Amino acid sequence: MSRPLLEIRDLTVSYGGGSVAVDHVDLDVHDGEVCLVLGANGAGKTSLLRGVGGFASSERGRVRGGRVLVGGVDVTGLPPRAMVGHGVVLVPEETKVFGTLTVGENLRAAPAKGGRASRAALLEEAVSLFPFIAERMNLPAGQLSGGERQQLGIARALLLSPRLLMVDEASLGLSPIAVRAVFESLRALVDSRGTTLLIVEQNVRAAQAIADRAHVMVSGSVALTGPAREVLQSERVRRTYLGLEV
Ligand SMILES: Nc1ncnc2c1ncn2[C@@H]1O[C@H](COP(=O)(O)OP(=O)(O)OP(=O)(O)O)[C@@H](O)[C@H]1O
Repeated sequence: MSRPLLEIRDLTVSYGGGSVAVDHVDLDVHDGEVCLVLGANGAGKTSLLRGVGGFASSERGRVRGGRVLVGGVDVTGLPPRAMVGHGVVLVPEETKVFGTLTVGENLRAAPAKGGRASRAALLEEAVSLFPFIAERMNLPAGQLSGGERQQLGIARALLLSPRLLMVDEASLGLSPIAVRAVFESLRALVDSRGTTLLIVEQNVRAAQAIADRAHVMVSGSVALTGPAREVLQSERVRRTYLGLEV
């Protein structure tokens, strides 16, 4: 098998107070794959994505050990802006928007890859993948719900044309119909552009429709990993995350 697009090796992440959020994690993500990271609150899922995609200055977290490679290049500990240059974009759990600007203005103000022509094409593609955005282009972004903001965050991330898109909680705060629409958009993104996805998602039912591999985090470690269908069929996962009788 070819070398993974993303190689996480023995990664340890901790915060200011010294608490270890990610504890010696190994994880591979292959080109074109949709990888799902599951786990209870506080298991370390967000910290894992930050450990790869870079920490915002307010987060006080750091990579304390291990390595992150993208396309074989060591990118360990780089800030978000530098990660974009390596094709890695993180959509954090709470997308920040300019509330008084419209959705369209937010998109036009966002950084994009390449020149003006490239931006226009990327914007058109993002809008076509997320029809919700097209419907709300003239609405002030401050009026969007948390879930809708997240979709704007994903559309904005697409302007950077990522090879690896990481999304922290794409479905939080969305209605079941909107959740289905978001996952259909993400599937379309993978199918049309071959974008690789690493997603943290609590809505396992929705995510299982698109995930190829799944990793379950417990207390900072990856406790279970494998093909999504197998992991999501496991007794422990069904009981804990799907609330199903086994
Ligand atoms: N900015 C921060 N400063 C200090 N500790 C933090 C910070 N962010 C997370 N932590 C701690 O790191 C550990 C892992 O948190 P993390 O948010 O990565 O887990 P999670 O699995 O994403 O949880 P959730 O599903 O609730 O978002 C927790 O103990 C949490 O309290």
